[in-house]
Amino acid sequence: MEFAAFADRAATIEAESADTAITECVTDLLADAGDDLATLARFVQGRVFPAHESTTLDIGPRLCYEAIARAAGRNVSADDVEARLAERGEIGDVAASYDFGGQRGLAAFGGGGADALTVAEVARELTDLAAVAGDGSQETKVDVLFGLFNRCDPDEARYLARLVLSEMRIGVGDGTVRDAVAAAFDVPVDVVERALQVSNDYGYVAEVARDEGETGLDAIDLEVGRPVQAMLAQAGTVTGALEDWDDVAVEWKYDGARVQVHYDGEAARLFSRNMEDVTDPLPEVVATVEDALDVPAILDGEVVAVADDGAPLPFQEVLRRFRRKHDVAATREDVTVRLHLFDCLHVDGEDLLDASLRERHDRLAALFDDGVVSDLWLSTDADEIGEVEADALEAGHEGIMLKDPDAAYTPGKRGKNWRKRKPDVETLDCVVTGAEWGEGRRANVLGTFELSVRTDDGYAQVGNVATGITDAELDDLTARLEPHVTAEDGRSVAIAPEIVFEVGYEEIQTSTTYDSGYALRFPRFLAVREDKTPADADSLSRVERLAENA
Ligand SMILES: Nc1ncnc2c1ncn2[C@@H]1O[C@H](COP(=O)(O)OP(=O)(O)OP(=O)(O)O)[C@@H](O)[C@H]1O
Repeated sequence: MEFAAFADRAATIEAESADTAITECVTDLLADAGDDLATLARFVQGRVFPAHESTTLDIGPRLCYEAIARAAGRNVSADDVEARLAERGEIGDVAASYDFGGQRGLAAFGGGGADALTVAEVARELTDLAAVAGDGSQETKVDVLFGLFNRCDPDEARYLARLVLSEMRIGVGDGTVRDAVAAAFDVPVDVVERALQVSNDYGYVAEVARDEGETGLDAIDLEVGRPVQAMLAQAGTVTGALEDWDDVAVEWKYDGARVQVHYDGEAARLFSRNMEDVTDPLPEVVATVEDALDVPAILDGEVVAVADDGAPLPFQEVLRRFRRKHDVAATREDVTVRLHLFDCLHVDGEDLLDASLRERHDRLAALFDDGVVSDLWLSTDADEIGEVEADALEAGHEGIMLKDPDAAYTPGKRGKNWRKRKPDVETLDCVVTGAEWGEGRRANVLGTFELSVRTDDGYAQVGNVATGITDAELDDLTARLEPHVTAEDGRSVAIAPEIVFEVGYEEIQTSTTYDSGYALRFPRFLAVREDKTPADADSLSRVERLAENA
């Protein structure tokens, strides 16, 4: 296909606003693509390479402006192109505003002709350009781009400029191409979707759909060495997870960098979340994996930088490692990293994407000795989950992940099956107005504390807190509060306002349970506000405001 024909189709697609019309245009384009099918399935999304490849053109905006300026003629400079961009706001418009056709000489007459750019040629030139490295590579890239722009008519220039700067923006997303492949080659959408998830290559999937149909697509499996998109998380709450699932799988949420481990039976390769190969910067992670594994596997986890005492460091530290590809030894001296694996996509020839998290985690745990695989707790109890969270925070980690233990692994999806617990947006300073003695071994310490806020004429309860308090803190709080007990009723005691707790919570709901008319959901003890007296605690009117603004 001539590149002009692609530009024409892209312009038509861009002019459409309805999703269905866009999908129809892409469907037609793919159906007519012939030998260019794989390339076109990528070009419409502004991709030159398969999504699983980290190859980039490495063309910065300035380099593109220079190429456009040279193609536009002697009187135009890269600064002029930049100035025009400031006016028009979009590089495609800018590229289309110059008359490159005049530079083409006789070959341009009548359009098309021997010198007409083809889609295949653009793909080939850009692939070669991506491979250029070393001294003088920037000039070579400008030369190649100039050569392409020089042969463009305005529409071709518009879409070439957008393609090289990864700014295609014609309204075609991943879902559009998926639906278009299904429609163009008469295969079920969910089969295309699965093939895309495991191969992470729209071009390849389009070709298989056309040439081998549903059977061919079904046969596409994960491949060790070919990274897939990471499964992602939504923000969520403990209460929401407990409502939605029979059991909640709870894990610590590590604050590091995501890595996908591919072990082929001999050597491990590591990929970052954007598919970059980060094997070289992480030799000790490679060693951990290669020492432990003896069968091929694809695993998912987080690499965390740690201090000498093992405490986690901010995630920027591990990213420093990723950046220092060429001087690993030096970085290794100042940043130690640890691998925490939490998922398993493939083991020894078997794809596990459709298996439940329970099974995937069991398979993962069977591959390693203790310490590398992240613990997973199954719980149905908010307090128990609160304890896991308190421990995670105590150990210096970010919080917790809540996962549906029965859910499959869905690459690239930010669905409801993985939820990161929202950090407490606000905290409340509440007065302790009562408590309960513990049971059994804990009968001598106060365990659950009644939380109240100030009202015009006293205090009104908003909840009870039992989570997030260490044993040492419980002993201390008991010693401090016992002298202020004013009444006892079984295990319950009333306590004169004396101590202020800072508490986190997931949300504030209206409730008939407490006299305030509100209830904190999932309250968690953070600290004693030693600097506050009950008179400084939060008021019921603040609780009302927070509940309204939620
Ligand atoms: N146990 C775990 N399970 C899954 N992901 C975890 C776990 N521990 C840490 N993570 C990390 O948490 C990320 C999800 O959390 P979060 O959404 O805050 O990450 P982000 O990269 O900052 O943002 P986003 O994914 O929203 O773009 C995962 O991509 C992963 O890198």
